[in-house]
Amino acid sequence: MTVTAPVITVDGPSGAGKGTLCKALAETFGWHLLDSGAIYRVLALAALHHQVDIQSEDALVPLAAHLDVQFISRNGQLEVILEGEDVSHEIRTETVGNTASQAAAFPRVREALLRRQRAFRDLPGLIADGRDMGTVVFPDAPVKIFLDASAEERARRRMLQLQEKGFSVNFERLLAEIKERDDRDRNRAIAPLVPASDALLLDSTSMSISEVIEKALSHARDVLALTQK
Ligand SMILES: Nc1ncnc2c1ncn2[C@@H]1O[C@H](COP(=O)(O)OP(=O)(O)O)[C@@H](O)[C@H]1O
Ligand SMILES: Nc1ccn([C@@H]2O[C@H](COP(=O)(O)OP(=O)(O)O)[C@@H](O)[C@H]2O)c(=O)n1
Repeated sequence: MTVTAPVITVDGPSGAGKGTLCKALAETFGWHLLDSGAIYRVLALAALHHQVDIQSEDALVPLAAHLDVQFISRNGQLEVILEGEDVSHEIRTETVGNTASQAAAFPRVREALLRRQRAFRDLPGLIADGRDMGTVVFPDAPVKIFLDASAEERARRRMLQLQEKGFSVNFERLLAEIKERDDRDRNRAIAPLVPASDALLLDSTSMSISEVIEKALSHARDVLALTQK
């Protein structure tokens, strides 16, 4: 009998706290972690490096299909290597996030990255972070969480996070960029950012990180206990 690895999906807009929650879930369960946004960000960076037209689906598809990227987990941190170069820091700017969101709106680009994302599913289990993890990439996942927060709170969190990483940021511009990116992610024709019908909805606007983790863990444990009976 082949055993399929269970998946916990965490979807939501930028700055909702998905990465933070996914890291905690992966550590608690000892499961693998997929940061699908990092794949789209690496594609965006590769397009910028190679002067590939970000508006051209035809130009982006081969780049996505042959993306030379490695994810290495070192001391609890995700190292992202593009064509042999550590780009973990470089992919985190809002410019790269925005470019990623433009590339992510093309159906054939998403299709080219689908198999790569599904390959992360392995025993004992996977925590998958993104926009369409519960709806498209792992629709059969037993546990799905949709994490949200107000745009202002998400921009505030992102500003602090970017400042900690040494980037200089302007709050109003960041808020406008986040709203524009969310709008594009929510309204695109393919794999839009929407909660799966069977997802637990969590609004983290006035929740602490530990409250979010506690709620998500308790939900995941309840559902997994039922499905494993
Ligand atoms: N509930 C929360 N309250 C306050 N800050 C949070 C909360 N969740 C996450 N953060 C912080 O917000 C920033 C963005 O979180 P992150 O997990 O990277 O979001 P996402 O992956 O959804 O874009 C991080 O600096 C993180 O520490
Ligand atoms: N599963 C995913 C993950 C990311 N993306 C795209 O990639 C961009 C960057 O994703 P991210 O998860 O790194 O963004 P943040 O939440 O960290 O801001 C998003 O704005 C989406 O447009 C996607 O379309 N589907």
